[in-house]
Amino acid sequence: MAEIRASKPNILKELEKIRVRNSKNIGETYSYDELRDMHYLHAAISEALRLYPPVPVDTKACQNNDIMPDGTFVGKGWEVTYHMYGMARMESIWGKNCFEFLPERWIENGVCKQESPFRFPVFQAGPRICLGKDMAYIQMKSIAASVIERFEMEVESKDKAPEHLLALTLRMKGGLPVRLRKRCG
Ligand code: HEM
Repeated sequence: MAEIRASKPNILKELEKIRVRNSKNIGETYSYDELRDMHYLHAAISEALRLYPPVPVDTKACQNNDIMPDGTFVGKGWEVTYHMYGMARMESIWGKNCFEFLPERWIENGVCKQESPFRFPVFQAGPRICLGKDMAYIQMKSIAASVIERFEMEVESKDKAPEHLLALTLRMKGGLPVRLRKRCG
């Protein structure tokens, strides 16, 4: 399983900065602009999606004979499958630390950088890219921010990697039991 670095404190620090700057209380809903300012949280979510893409493989059918950018021929009617889960673990794409959970790889000058969808095809790439990508990020950030600020989470069996359950989407067998403790203050 990917090594999880101490990213939670960084997310908390960022949330606190935005909350204090805007005189908000813990538990208040964050606005769209506030969510957009959460660069570290955006990076942490992107890193989780990189390593555990909800759509881990996808198949396309070729309408006409074609040549891939690397010169590979694909014939009319052939199917080509691309593997987002595998691509996340390729040194040639993400470097030697490709197996590590490292939100910092997304951050440049304090800002979460836009990655090419062809390197990070978790939402697909090209003209048929996911139409709900931005909405998905807003929902994920909004939920993560409100839960992380209010509760401390401890994974029940930290020494055991969750088993994958491959369906149309990638899931965890048995879910991820966690213990929640209300944060004080
Ligand atoms: C983390 C969340 C999400 C992930 C990882 C994801 C991923 C994807 C992927 C891989 C595709 C391409 C499927 C294919 O053509 O083979 C896709 C397409 C699409 N997604 Fe998402 N999606 C997410 C959330 C959403 C949400 C929240 C919405 C709507 C509000 C949405 C709407 C769509 C639509 C309409 C398409 C079809 C686009 C087209 O074919 O032109 N997605 N998504």
